[in-house]
Amino acid sequence: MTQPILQLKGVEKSFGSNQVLRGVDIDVAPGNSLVVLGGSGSGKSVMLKNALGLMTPDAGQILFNGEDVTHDQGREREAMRARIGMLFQSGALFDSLTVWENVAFRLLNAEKMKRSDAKERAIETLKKVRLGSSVADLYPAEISGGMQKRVALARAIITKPDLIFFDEPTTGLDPITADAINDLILEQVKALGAAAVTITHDMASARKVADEIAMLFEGRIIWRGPASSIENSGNAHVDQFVNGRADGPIQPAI
Ligand SMILES: Nc1ncnc2c1ncn2[C@@H]1O[C@H](COP(=O)(O)OP(=O)(O)OP(=O)(O)O)[C@@H](O)[C@H]1O
Repeated sequence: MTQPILQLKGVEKSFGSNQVLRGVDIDVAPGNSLVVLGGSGSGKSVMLKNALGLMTPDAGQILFNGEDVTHDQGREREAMRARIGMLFQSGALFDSLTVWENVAFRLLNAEKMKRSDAKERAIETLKKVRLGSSVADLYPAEISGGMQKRVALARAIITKPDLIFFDEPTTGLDPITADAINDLILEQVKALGAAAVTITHDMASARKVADEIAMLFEGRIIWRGPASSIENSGNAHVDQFVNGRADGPIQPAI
């Protein structure tokens, strides 16, 4: 078996008495696209933050290319981050920076690249997500939501990462723009040969971008399989989610 690029082993995380992750086991092979489904509040973002090292698990391990990075800090943590791209929910661009400064953020700050070189790389990367150089000097507030997602995608791919996390990449977009963003994500992830982990509750996105789908429920991965088998999972939780039914084993988050 190929060595997974990312592995979560028995990851647990609680906030006070709220046990959010209760032993998450999941792995992602290099170049593979995994989508993690889960209801609102099921802990998808918490799982992602633990995987990225933005939160430390209470128990369990995070392995990156087979190495235990659970408690890495400083330089070691930075070395892992340099290999990882991230597209946060809502794009999360810095309002006070221009589009190109957002895209080149890592190059300017972590890699201390010369501004003129970084700008050139940012403009090249913007082209990959079909944005012309005319947007480079605009501020995020001056461009549409769909364009902001493309800028966020450019920022996630500029360092040519081996692994990219996508947190609800199509939230807040109309279905047509969402589909175009999914197309771009697929195209760019394939071009890099990167692995992708996407968390979403949008089934249309999941079907489109996933090689494999996993379902997070009550703090554990309760089902995992090829994207093509999602309609015939034989799992009541997955079925309810795929068909968007309010009644079933998963309670609506209201
Ligand atoms: N920093 C934190 N401190 C305390 N509780 C937290 C923190 N982060 C998340 N939680 C709790 O963890 C639970 C899971 O939240 P999380 O954001 O991971 O859900 P999610 O599956 O991503 O939901 P959604 O799909 O709605 O974004 C929630 O009950 C939330 O209140």
